[in-house]
Amino acid sequence: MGVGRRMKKQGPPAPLDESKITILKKRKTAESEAAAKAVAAKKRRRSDADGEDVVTKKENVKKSKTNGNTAAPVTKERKVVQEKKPVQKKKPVPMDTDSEDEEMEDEFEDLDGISEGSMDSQEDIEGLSDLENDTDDDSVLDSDDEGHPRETMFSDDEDLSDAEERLTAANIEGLSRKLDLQRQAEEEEAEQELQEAAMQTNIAGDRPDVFADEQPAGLAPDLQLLRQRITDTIRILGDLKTLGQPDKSRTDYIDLLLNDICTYYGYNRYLAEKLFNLFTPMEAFAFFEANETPRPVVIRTNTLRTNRRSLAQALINRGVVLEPVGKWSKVGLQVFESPVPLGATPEYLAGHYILQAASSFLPVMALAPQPGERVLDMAAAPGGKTTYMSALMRNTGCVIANDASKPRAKGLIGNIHRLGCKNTIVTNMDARTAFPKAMGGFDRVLLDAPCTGTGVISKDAGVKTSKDENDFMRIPHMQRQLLLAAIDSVDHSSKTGGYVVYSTCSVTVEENEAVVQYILRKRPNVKIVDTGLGDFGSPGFISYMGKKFDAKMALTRRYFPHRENVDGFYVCKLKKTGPTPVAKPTDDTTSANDKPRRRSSSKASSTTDADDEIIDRTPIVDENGVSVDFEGGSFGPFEDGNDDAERIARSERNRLRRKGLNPKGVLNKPKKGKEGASTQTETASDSAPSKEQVKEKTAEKETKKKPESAKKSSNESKGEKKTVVGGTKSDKKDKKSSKKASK
Ligand SMILES: C[S@@+](CC[C@H](N)C(=O)[O-])C[C@H]1O[C@@H](n2cnc3c(N)ncnc32)[C@H](O)[C@@H]1O
Repeated sequence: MGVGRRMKKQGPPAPLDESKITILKKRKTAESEAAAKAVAAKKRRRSDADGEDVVTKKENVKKSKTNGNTAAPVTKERKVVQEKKPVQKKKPVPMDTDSEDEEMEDEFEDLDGISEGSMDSQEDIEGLSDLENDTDDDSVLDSDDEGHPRETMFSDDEDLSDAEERLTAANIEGLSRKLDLQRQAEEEEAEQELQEAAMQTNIAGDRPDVFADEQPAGLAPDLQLLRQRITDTIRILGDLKTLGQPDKSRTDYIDLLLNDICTYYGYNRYLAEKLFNLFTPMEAFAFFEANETPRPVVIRTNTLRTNRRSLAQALINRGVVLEPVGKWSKVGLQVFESPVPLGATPEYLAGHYILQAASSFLPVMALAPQPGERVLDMAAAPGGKTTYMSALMRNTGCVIANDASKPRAKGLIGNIHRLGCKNTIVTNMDARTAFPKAMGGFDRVLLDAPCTGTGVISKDAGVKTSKDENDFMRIPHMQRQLLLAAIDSVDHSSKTGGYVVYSTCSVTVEENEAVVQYILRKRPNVKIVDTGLGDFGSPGFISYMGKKFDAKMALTRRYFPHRENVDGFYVCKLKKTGPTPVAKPTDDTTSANDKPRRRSSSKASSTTDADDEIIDRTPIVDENGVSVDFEGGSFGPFEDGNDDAERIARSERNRLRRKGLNPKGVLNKPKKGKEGASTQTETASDSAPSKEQVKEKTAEKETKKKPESAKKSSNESKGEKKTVVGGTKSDKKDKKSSKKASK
């Protein structure tokens, strides 16, 4: 049965529905209460009826049935009991796999197909069929189970009439309580919907003056009023003509709204504006709201050690309430409730699972590493994705798991050991320079890039205040360098692969589409391909704030906390269609396995572009053999390495100004020593900003002599730098060179 489905392409992941958690919790409480009462009533009855002739009792019941008399009022639940099929063996481990749960069984079966030796034996298959009949417990709930009768209220080894008998006052009370709870949950949901609808459609007769209720300065803001004003302003922005004050413009309203968002949610103005600009005002509000609540807890089954069914059973035995994360994943389990810390169970310690956000599955699924391949995970710590890749490759082939941060690489090693990944080698290098120099010719490369983390604000609220303009210059620049290295490390002629997946847990365009666009421009030998992740999520932007991106950018996927209830994420899959452009002999960034087609030197030098790259302009053809024009078409003008330098310099000047320093005084200070030393960490094509790094260090030195406030922000920026890049050798080199420079 499962074979056909096993071959089926993985469908789009269904959104994780948190409303279900509330309903499930309430349902569980009601059911356990009812079940407890039923058991107590049963015990009482049994002791009363001791010695009584059971056959007579059943006959009596039958008689009363044929007479049309019933002992208890016929409720919906009672009908369910009457229709219930008898003779089902009670299983020690409770799993709800009602016949309507066929989908879930298929998932388990499918999973078994990919897990090592987990379900090969006939015994195991029989175990599965036993499971199919098991209706005793619903701790593992299929997402489709809503609205299905809960037959499992009663034990299965009883026949129809026994079940009927057990409709005592005790369990009827339990059942009606359950219904009440369900109704209450539905009412709450409806109420919430009404409120939302009112927000969208409330057309007040007058024009609310949101500017009137300014709060006195110096006082703590009244959060309720602030929230009200936020929703009012959003409503006004939805129909400015009718609701707006005649003397106020859209900009005035947006300005007020952004200030209120900053105060209410605690963002710095720069970040609030950046995030706000991604959405309509109404959706931006939903996004900011979603960042205030945690995402569902998800664990990934490590199929190198177990299978999902066994893991689910083991955890259910410990009292964990969980269900499969959705049809899109055969290894994910969403955890609703756990009486035990999930990071300390024996199953966790034995490496049967890893705590991993649902959206973190997606880049690996998009990369789809195959058994036997050579795969690179460029920025791998703490290893959630590395270990998933290793499992998909069934511990065959080779995964190079690299991370620039030594302490983080140690955590990565820990996870690799715990999860039993034997095909993985850990390296601790700056991926910008190490690859493909040290190693190249990979079948696939994953670059889960260091980022500003704007997709995971619910996990790290520090992002709200710590990320500023400077970060949005520095980090995208590093992402570009890393992605160039990723592409150059892939073997375009790989029989099975030739793919790069680029992902970030950030939602900003600068770190996502803009990085990919830059790469398309620098590397005409790559093209965007479908991620294979279906319709889940939203397409990447093809234009943003006046900038046009490649039309294929729509094939990249964006995920948002408020839309899919997962961490904000971006996934782009690239296919390398030809050899890496040849760099100058001094910039030997091409791998041995990726033999480039060099142009004649005279011609090459004439085509040298601003950052000294020699581009192999051999036409790249698409799958239909048609030459692809990377230069023209829908490509809008876009910044290159030099633009970066300019933007970074501008942001640096702004940063210094904010600290009360004169940028001219600081940045134009004559420097001794070799500035270029810091470029050791960068490719020749992207060396320009290294000067800025030197300047930054110099500026930081300057600020040490300045007042405390200036020192503080300087230290902050140092700290962030540490977090993002880690204590790499190249960092040390940078520090040395900047020391020299500032001397
Ligand atoms: C988003 S995290 C990676 C998470 C990881 N892929 C996972 O799923 O567990 C980014 C990582 O990039 C590392 N990193 C930062 N700069 C790097 C560089 N230049 N080269 C390699 N790794 C770097 C950071 O230390 C950090 O661990």
